Amino acid sequence: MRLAIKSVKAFRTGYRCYSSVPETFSKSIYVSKETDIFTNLALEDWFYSNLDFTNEEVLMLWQNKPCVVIGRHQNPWIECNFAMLPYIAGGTKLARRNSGGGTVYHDLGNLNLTFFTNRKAYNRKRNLELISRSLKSSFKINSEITPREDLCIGNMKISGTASKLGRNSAYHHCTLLVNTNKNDLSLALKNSLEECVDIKTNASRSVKSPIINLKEENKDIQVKEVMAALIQDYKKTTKTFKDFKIIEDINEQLFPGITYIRNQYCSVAWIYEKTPKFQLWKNIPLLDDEYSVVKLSLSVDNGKVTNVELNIKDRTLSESDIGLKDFYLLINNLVGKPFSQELLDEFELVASGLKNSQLCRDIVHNNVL
Ligand SMILES: Nc1ncnc2c1ncn2[C@@H]1O[C@H](COP(=O)(O)OC(=O)CCCC[C@@H]2CCSS2)[C@@H](O)[C@H]1O
Repeated sequence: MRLAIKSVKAFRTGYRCYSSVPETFSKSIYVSKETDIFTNLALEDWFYSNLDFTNEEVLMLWQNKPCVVIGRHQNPWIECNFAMLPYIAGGTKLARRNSGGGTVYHDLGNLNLTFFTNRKAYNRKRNLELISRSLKSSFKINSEITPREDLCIGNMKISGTASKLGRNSAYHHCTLLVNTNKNDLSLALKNSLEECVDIKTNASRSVKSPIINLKEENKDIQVKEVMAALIQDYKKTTKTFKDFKIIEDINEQLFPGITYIRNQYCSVAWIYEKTPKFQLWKNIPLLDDEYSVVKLSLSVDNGKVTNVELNIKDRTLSESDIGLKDFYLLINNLVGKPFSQELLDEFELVASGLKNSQLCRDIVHNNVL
């Protein structure tokens, strides 16, 4: 039986596509030839929103050029080395996916698997067992599923998992490190923000783990062979299996509405403005008083600065406090601007200008304490 095509639900487009279903969508495995993260996320979303998994299961295999993929509820500035990304691996993209969970790094040495099922058949353990069995039988590699559903060799992670559950459909997607550049991975996931400021946020945080490539266990292994092994095992274990298809070209004719979905994934609104609100601050010691510090803090909501203020011992100093009028003129300048590396640099400049400054002397002198 073919998969029925529904309307595009992703990002609430209400777009309606096929009236009859092309042969293309009667397969069980799709291998995407595309290596652009935004197009692949759009394709994954398109499948999730448009195919009917009531009686069918689908596996999508995909790879990306260097990119960092954060979870739906994460803060990109905390999770990655955002100022350095353009210089890592010749340019590393930043993307936010639609599923929860932590941040991972992809390059062409990493394979992604998305298991689409109906909500009832959704089973992450079964999928991870399939991968683990496949690695064992084809490459003699022993791996184990941890309680948090990482796939590990010893205590080294080879696969991270996340998922999306809808009313009827669901997907479980995971990575598989075959031959990823580990230096690029660790540089890209380094948190540059926490090194210079303190942060308060409700955004979900990644769980850092030591990682290993399959290549380190079996030097002959390549992504292509891992794909072939997985396809074979999926075929054996999926009752409704019907062939696989390589998707060479992702276009509007085949996937109506996909350009719109991709544009959403690329948008500043999705990548940055969706970040849960956060506050960062710097503690600046006051002159001649080792016990007192001024706290310069900056609040960000919807990706934009909403407030900057100066606090001493839980008291907010305002523009009306003696000597602070000009200072507030300076910091209020930041309000309303999008949070960025440049803005952070500006904030740090203001903070370092405050240290040992006349303003600090005035604060002490004017008995603000
Ligand atoms: N590619 C890859 N594979 C496995 N583990 C990784 C990878 N990149 C980084 N890491 C390690 O995992 C933690 C984060 O672990 P954490 O458990 O916090 O997050 C995840 O695993 C999320 C997996 C998302 C999978 C999706 C599938 C398709 S699109 S992305 C990170 O700090 C590194 O230590």
